[in-house]
Amino acid sequence: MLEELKQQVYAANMRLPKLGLVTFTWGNVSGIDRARGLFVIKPSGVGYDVLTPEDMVVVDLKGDVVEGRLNPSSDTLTHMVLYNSFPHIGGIVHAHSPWAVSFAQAGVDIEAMGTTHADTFYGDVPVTDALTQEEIESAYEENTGKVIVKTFAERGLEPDAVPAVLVKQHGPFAWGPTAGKAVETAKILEVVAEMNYHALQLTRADIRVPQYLLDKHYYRKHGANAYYGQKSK
Ligand SMILES: O=C(CO)[C@@H](O)[C@@H](O)COP(=O)(O)O
Repeated sequence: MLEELKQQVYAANMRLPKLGLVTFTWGNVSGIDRARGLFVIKPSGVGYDVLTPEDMVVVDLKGDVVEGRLNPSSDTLTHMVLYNSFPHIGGIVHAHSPWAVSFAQAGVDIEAMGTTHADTFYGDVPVTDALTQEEIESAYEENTGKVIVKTFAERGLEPDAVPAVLVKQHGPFAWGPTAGKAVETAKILEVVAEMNYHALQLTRADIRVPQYLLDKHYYRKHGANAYYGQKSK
């Protein structure tokens, strides 16, 4: 079942080490088949050097494994909450990529400071509240998803416009229309986090981009009037 999606999710997972987004097994990618209500995710703790497409695990939107001989990622229920709450997304990445994790650990948003950021994220990438002790000691992974959803609701953020988040004291989750696109977003997030870190060393001024530059760069690539790249005339 879902052989093509398994191949896509496997290929997307294999890009994490190639793009320098993952150390050891500190990350995972999933992709969803919305028509079937099933998603495919990396198995937990399996090294990238031995991972195969057949190792991918199929999970339903209640979080139950429906196919696969291995345990799914320990973050599966976080992916499940995001798929249930953000109905447009088709793929999710979680990786302990060091620059994005640094902002998550510091509890600092990745502010929109330039056009590199505005090309992908329509505004700051938010950091969530820390999970409470009770949230951690009960349904931890599910509560991780819920704190992401709460952050987007409280800040009035659209998951399509800001396709990533930093879970405080933990790390980034990024998403997109497919697993492959989510990996690209995770890499962009990592690069932007590193750039922001360096910019913050150079000045204490407020160096957020003005709204009109954010608009210009985001809408060059998104929406009905996008004109970036080889659009047909
Ligand atoms: O967050 C963590 C560890 O802190 C996990 O995301 C990471 O180790 C990946 O776990 P899985 O191998 O996907 O179970």
